[in-house]
Amino acid sequence: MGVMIDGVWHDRWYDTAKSGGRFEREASRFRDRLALTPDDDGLPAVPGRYHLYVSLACPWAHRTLIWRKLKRLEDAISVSVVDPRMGGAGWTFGAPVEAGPDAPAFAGATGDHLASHAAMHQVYAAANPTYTGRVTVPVLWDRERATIVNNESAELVRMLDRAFDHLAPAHGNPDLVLCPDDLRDEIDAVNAVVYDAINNGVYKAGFATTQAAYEDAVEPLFAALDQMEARLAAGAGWLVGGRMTEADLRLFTTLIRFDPVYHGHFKCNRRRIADYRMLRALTARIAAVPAVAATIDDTHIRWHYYWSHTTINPTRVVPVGPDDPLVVNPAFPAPTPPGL
Ligand SMILES: N[C@@H](CCC(=O)N[C@@H](CS)C(=O)NCC(=O)O)C(=O)O
Repeated sequence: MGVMIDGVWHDRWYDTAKSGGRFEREASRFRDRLALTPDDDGLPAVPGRYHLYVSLACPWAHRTLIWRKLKRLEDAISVSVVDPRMGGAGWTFGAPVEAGPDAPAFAGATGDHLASHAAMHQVYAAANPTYTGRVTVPVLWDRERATIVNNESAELVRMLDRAFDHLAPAHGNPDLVLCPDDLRDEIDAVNAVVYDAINNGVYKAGFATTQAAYEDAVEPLFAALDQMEARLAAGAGWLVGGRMTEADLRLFTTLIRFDPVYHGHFKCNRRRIADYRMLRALTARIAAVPAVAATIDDTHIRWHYYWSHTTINPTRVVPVGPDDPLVVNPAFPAPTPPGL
């Protein structure tokens, strides 16, 4: 874990002292955009031009992997997967030095297909030699301009939802638009609650270094989960529009990590997702979609958090459970979402 200052990597943990023990997430720095249609003025959606850097452990990067699969962009956008164990060098493509001499890379980590860098901070330095800020995934890289297009997952998924659809059926999937125009305002409203209290709320609870900061995050987190539980019950099992949308998928990448990681490691332990009828059914139903199932890696998820955050778990011992937290609730069968 660390930060870049003027293009130089520094190994340091989040500084919560200046914010009363609170974790405050920095805004992403690369904010270019792909054209959503061929006549729009963004960067053109050209198959083979862009490359995604992701971690299979990361809920924000997981969003982009899900969109890449559901929107049939696997042949259009290549991917490199980092090792889930984040040590003093931040995200690396091979095993971190802390794993020991000659430790092999983690199964499922791919190396840097594009530039053979050893660490993600080198990707950021290649994009901007004087970069100052955090080195996060996901990153969408532009081969043609040799820089980062965007490193904000919320914006990336909106781009991937449309940008390649004019190339269907070779690339893109216009039959499955996850943020359709008529639902966008409602999706944005649900996302705002889910982002602050749930997606980022688990981090605010887990990275808090005072009791007050922790409780200030964990109480709104469970209030928002209750609110989403009620919304799902009223909405035929989906958050918006009675069908699977961006709102469900943005909630999903936190829910799938909740019982194995956030409940224990981040102390979000009032309840498990398995204890909520609707949230559990939503998690199981989305995880059962084959394109989504292919993006879930429970080992990367558990190893990343428990191994990397030594301020929380200094022994780096990674728990083995829970056993399958995703048993489908038989009272709520999982129909295939439309467009798949
Ligand atoms: N706002 C970003 C957040 C991405 C993010 O925080 N990713 C985490 C992994 S889960 C990361 O790379 N953290 C490294 C760090 O903060 O040093 C997004 O949604 O794309």
